Amino acid sequence: MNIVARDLTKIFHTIVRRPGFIGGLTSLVAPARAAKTAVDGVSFSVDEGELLAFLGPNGAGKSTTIKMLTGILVPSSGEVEVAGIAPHRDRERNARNIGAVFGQRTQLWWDLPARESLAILRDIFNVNAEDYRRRLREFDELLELSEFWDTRVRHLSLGQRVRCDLAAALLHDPRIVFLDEPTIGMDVVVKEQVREFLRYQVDKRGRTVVLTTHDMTEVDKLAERMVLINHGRLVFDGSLAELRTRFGDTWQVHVTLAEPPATGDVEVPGLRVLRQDGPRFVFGPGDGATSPQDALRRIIERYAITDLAIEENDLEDVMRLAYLQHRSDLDVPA
Ligand SMILES: Nc1ncnc2c1ncn2[C@@H]1O[C@H](COP(=O)(O)OP(=O)(O)OP(=O)(O)O)[C@@H](O)[C@H]1O
Repeated sequence: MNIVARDLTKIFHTIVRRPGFIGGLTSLVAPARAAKTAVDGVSFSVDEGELLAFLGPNGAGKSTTIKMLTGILVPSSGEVEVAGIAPHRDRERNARNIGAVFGQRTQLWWDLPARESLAILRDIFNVNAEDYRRRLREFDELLELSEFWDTRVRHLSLGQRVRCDLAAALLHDPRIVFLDEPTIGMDVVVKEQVREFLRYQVDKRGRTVVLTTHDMTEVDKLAERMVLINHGRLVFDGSLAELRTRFGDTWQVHVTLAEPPATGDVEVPGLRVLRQDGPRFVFGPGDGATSPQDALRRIIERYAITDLAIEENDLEDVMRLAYLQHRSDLDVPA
């Protein structure tokens, strides 16, 4: 097992500032403290050579978990092991085993050409000249870096910069790679190039990759397995097919209502409203409807419709269902 998290928990303690001038003064004298449990008893493991998608809605605790796995944050409780090392206890040894890319930040030197940053990292990680040349050639072939690697990092576009960051993260040949939203803000062509690069690193180089993303196409194309968290807790751990079976029946019904209620509140027994855009509604199976035909019958019993389409659930809808179900299990208000 390459990565193991057992009951991993992170609680942040923050000082809450009271509103207004008087509140501000009171906070100075008697600060009010709040505890936020960002990650709450999460357990999962990742095998060698596996690409795991680590998913969850905004604020679910993904980055906090990745930061514990990379040794940036110390867990409040629980255990974490990455290639046999507790990352926060042995940061230096851990750094040799892992590479990390945080899509929103860079580990390159802002004022240097990207290639000079890579040369500095080569020296830091003691990569020999032959390995350096060979790896740089491989990264260039897959990511077309030589087109822009003599440009200062501050002048690179986002897609160019992240591609250089990927090369920087893999320069010392780490067995494990953490990628926190690496393709955020990229155009479709560059996204595809980065995905192919990741596939290659897993299939041909045998690296273990943990990837967080909000892009479901990416998950569909790349991930063999996914771990879903919500409100810091584990919702699901398994394959895409298992996720669909467990959370998303394979259909949804799109209808346009002839006379949508002015309040916008539409309810059909046995169905769940997945999306709404003006008079257009997308229903998925709730507690009761057994098929799209059954769903349609239930809808037209209550509402007149002008348009209708039946569709298979896409991954995004399945995820939404998983989060909704988990939220109601936790009894968290919508
Ligand atoms: N340093 C911190 N101090 C206090 N609270 C924090 C801190 N870092 C994160 N949090 C809180 O912990 C929760 C989880 O945050 P985290 O960044 O891990 O979520 P995420 O799943 O990565 O979200 P996103 O998809 O938006 O990046 C959030 O409620 C966040 O506000």
